[in-house]
Amino acid sequence: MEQGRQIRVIISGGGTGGHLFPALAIADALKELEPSLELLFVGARGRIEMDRVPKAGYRIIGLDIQGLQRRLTWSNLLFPVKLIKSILKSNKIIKEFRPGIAVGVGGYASGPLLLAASRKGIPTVVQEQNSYPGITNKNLAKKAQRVFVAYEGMERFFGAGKVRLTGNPVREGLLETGRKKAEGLQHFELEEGKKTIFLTGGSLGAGTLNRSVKAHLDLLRANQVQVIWQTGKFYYHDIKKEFSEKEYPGIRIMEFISRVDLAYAAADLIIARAGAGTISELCVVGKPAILVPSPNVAEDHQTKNALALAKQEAALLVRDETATKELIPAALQLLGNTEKQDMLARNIRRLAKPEAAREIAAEIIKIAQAS
Ligand SMILES: CC(=O)N[C@H]1[C@@H](OP(=O)(O)OP(=O)(O)OC[C@H]2O[C@@H](n3ccc(=O)[nH]c3=O)[C@H](O)[C@@H]2O)O[C@H](CO)[C@@H](O)[C@@H]1O
Repeated sequence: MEQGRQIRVIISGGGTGGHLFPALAIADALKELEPSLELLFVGARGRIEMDRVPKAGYRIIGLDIQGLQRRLTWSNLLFPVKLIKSILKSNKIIKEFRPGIAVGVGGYASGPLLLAASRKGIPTVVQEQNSYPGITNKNLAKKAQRVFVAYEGMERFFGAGKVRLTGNPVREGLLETGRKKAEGLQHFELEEGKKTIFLTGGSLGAGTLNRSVKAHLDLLRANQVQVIWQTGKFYYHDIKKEFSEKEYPGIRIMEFISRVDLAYAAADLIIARAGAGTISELCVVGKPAILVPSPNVAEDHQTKNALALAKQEAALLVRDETATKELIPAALQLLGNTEKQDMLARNIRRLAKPEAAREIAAEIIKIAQAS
């Protein structure tokens, strides 16, 4: 591309927060580096991106695409039809928008869109958040010019030449949580001077984490510990019915937290699933954390994510099967041990890659300009 021509970028993917939020961080960094750049998102209809991307101020087009279910279902029979329709629609999007590059962040929509782009000779890049790649990204990476990763050793999946170890992009607001504790406590109407736990089950919530809190609410109250409890949308209404915040004054029950930066800021300790995005954010936030990896994800990748930290004493790990009994007692014990808290915080901070979004954005711009 000649200098001076406007750069046009498509970012495609989503499905869960773990794919979407890195995509938004890349978008913000692209706009910061090159304000005149034209950006279009392509997502899957009915998924989280269709709601969140416009709220973040970007345009999105939805494909009628879904994942394959592990069981034999009617919707699986429709899969090939939907895939072909999505590729045709992707062709049309590319013809009309004329991107200089297409970026895939994982999730259903990135498949057809990047496939269509590379067939038209448009450069593509992939961002892989996990320590173990999904099938979509593994296939797309074959044609991609770069694969941006967050874990060492990813060359074994993608080949050495195109892998760049940048870390996962995190949203700008998460880079300065250290200065926002008072604002965080105020936002959630919590008291200063009391210990606060932020418990998050990832973008969808986690049944195990919810059961663990339920089993120990009285213990938390007896210890005067405050909890920002993100339940996830599947569990929220039942939990709200069962427990009142009046009965447990320091407990904030929430379906999804938009200002997750303020939740991290308010917390003395974070309990979380081990999704790749959450982990990258925890490193940047730099506070003591307990991880409970989900056993229900492909190739058990959350356990691998969590072990990568636990081995470096950068976070504690509690197994899903023992969490209901052990998690909250372990959290209370850690809250009473400042020395261990300091060690965990120091070690997790060393793993932070706060420049990831900007590094990826700069490389995307370079490739688009050269195309
Ligand atoms: C069950 C499942 O398939 N999980 C996968 C999914 O997790 P999930 O979608 O939960 O993704 P992550 O843990 O990576 O990230 C969650 C993201 O949602 C945000 N957030 C979460 C809760 C909230 O109330 N508000 C909020 O903004 C977090 O700040 C973070 O940015 O994608 C990850 C990245 O590919 C994978 O590693 C996970 O294994």
